[in-house]
Amino acid sequence: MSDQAQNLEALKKEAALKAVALVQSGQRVGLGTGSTAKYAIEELGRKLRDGELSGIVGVATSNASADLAREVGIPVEDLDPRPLDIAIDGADEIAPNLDLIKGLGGALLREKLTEVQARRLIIIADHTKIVSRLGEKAPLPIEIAQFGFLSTVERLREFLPGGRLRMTGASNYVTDNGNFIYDAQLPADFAPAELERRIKGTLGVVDTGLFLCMAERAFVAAPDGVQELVR
Ligand SMILES: O=C(CO)[C@H](O)[C@H](O)COP(=O)(O)O
Repeated sequence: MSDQAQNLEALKKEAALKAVALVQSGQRVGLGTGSTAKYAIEELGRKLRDGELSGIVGVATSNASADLAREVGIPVEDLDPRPLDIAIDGADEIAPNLDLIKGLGGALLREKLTEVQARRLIIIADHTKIVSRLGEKAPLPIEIAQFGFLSTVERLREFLPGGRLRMTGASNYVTDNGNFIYDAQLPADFAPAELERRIKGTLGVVDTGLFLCMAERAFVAAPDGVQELVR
């Protein structure tokens, strides 16, 4: 790993530790997905093992995070209608008002289902995820049903041209829910809530990686320290 990549990993971990410091014993915690969320899950496990926390239950946003949580000793339960006290997750883009793009790791649907039930959604990231407008750097992942996916993609391309179906090698990428993902290019100027409504109203779409008005705060690590952004 290059020095630069190593530094970025250290920053991601720093942000994760700040977020985990907010977790209290007895809480039900939404466990995010991705390389930054992984540090939070590992730290939660460490705190449980070292007796700094007790009685934590994790609700995982992907099979990978559930596996990791069990490995580090966090009891994992399925999502049910009870609220979660807190959820900690990474993001692909963070706008100034803490609206987010998520889902480059493919877990957007379970992330949204879980995090919408969290009293507090805490985002952890390194400084490269900060943007002045959503879509500046990352595509917007849109989860779509496999059945009729080419028709769904065509419907999406009518107002979001230039995107592409996510691939793993020669095959379509398949989410934990058995769906595909269309990575859309966002226009330079758009109203997020209106776009979200339009995409969700498109036949074949399951959900989008737009997480609007959901995050309470973000810990964003940069070389000169961790910044805490509050919505
Ligand atoms: O939304 C996600 C997965 O669906 C991740 O939170 C997002 O992709 C950030 O991942 P990383 O911390 O690895 O950059």
